[in-house]
Amino acid sequence: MAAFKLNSVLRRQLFVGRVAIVTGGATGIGGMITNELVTLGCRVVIAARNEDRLKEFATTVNKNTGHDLVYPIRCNIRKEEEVSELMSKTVKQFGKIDYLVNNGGGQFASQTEDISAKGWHAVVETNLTGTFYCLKHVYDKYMKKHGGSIVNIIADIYKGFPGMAHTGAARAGVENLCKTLAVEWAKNGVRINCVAPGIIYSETAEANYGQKGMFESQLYRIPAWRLGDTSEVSSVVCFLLSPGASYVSGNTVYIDGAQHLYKSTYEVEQHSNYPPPNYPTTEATTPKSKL
Ligand SMILES: CCCCCCCCCCC/C=C/C(=O)SCCNC(=O)CCNC(=O)[C@H](O)C(C)(C)COP(=O)(O)OP(=O)(O)OC[C@H]1O[C@@H](n2cnc3c(N)ncnc32)[C@H](O)[C@@H]1OP(=O)(O)O
Ligand SMILES: NC(=O)C1=CN([C@@H]2O[C@H](COP(=O)(O)OP(=O)(O)OC[C@H]3O[C@@H](n4cnc5c(N)ncnc54)[C@H](OP(=O)(O)O)[C@@H]3O)[C@@H](O)[C@H]2O)C=CC1
Repeated sequence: MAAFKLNSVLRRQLFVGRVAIVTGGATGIGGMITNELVTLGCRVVIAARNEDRLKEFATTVNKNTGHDLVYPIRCNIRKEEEVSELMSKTVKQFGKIDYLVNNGGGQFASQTEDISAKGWHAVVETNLTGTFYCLKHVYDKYMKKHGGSIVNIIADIYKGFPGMAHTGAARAGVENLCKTLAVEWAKNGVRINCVAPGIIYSETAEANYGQKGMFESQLYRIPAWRLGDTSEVSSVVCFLLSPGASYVSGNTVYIDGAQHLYKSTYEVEQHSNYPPPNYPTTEATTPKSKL
């Protein structure tokens, strides 16, 4: 019992004196990461486009904890000058950036052939280029000299991402960038990892797909037979940021109830449009072509 008490005290102090930036840190997964970091004693700069939502979230957390630990800065990660300013303002305000969580991002569901050039660029610029800007500027403004720990939130891209090709390509780019930087920036004391959430319920995430119950309708594709909740992502993110993961870099952790090993969210309808096989087929085993 005494040992447990000590651990819980240590746990509360794990990130005392530390400073983190969480992009998209006022909603869904990012909001829970902010909450957990604050619980562990960290000061957190939250950055996103919707300034009212950032301010409201910061005010609520600061009121609940009785400490000014959350600080909102408006930033569209697609704009390099805003990202550069985010890093400079954080260093000016707090003197350091120990942790960066690249969580801000998203996409829309679409067959690849229906994605317009503008839609493709919006998703790739948000998820890949926006993440690159954050990495480049946190390194330039702080981590090159002082080291730090970074976690990128990507997505379940284990089997590609049928139905969301733009984000699949962008997140695969982030995962590869992570592997490169784990090597290039090791000499600067920077660790960098990715987490790949499966289907994680939050009101904002589900609203993006336009229909309540959309996430629940996917349960049969998940071996765990339930959705993930945001705290099941934030705990892994905090572990990867922490000294507990001091020898872990360049990795991806899937948080998906084993879905990446099972069914994707995409249905392939029955067809007979592939080149024919060399084994004998019957009419019963050959579906009619719809072409
Ligand atoms: C039908 C089957 C669905 C299965 C669903 C269940 C599967 C669950 C899988 C869960 C995996 C992942 C979950 C999540 O990531 S949850 C997080 C969700 N949150 C977000 O995505 C929020 C952030 N998203 C955005 O900001 C936008 O989606 C976007 C990345 C596109 C950026 O938008 P931005 O505001 O910057 O850009 P615009 O809105 O101006 O759009 C630019 C062009 O993009 C095209 N577009 C945008 N939205 C859509 C859409 N809903 N459908 C089609 N095309 C879209 C479009 O070309 C835009 O230009 P125009 O407006 O001029 O046409
Ligand atoms: N929930 C899920 O099932 C999964 C989520 N993910 C990923 O996890 C991350 C968090 O998603 P989740 O919390 O679920 O959903 P949310 O929609 O709640 O979060 C997305 C966040 O990203 C921010 N954001 C989007 N575009 C930008 C931008 N250009 N600049 C700065 N911030 C931006 C949004 O804030 P604002 O609009 O104010 O800019 C918002 O806070 C996203 O990258 C998402 O794609 C991946 C796989 C599954």
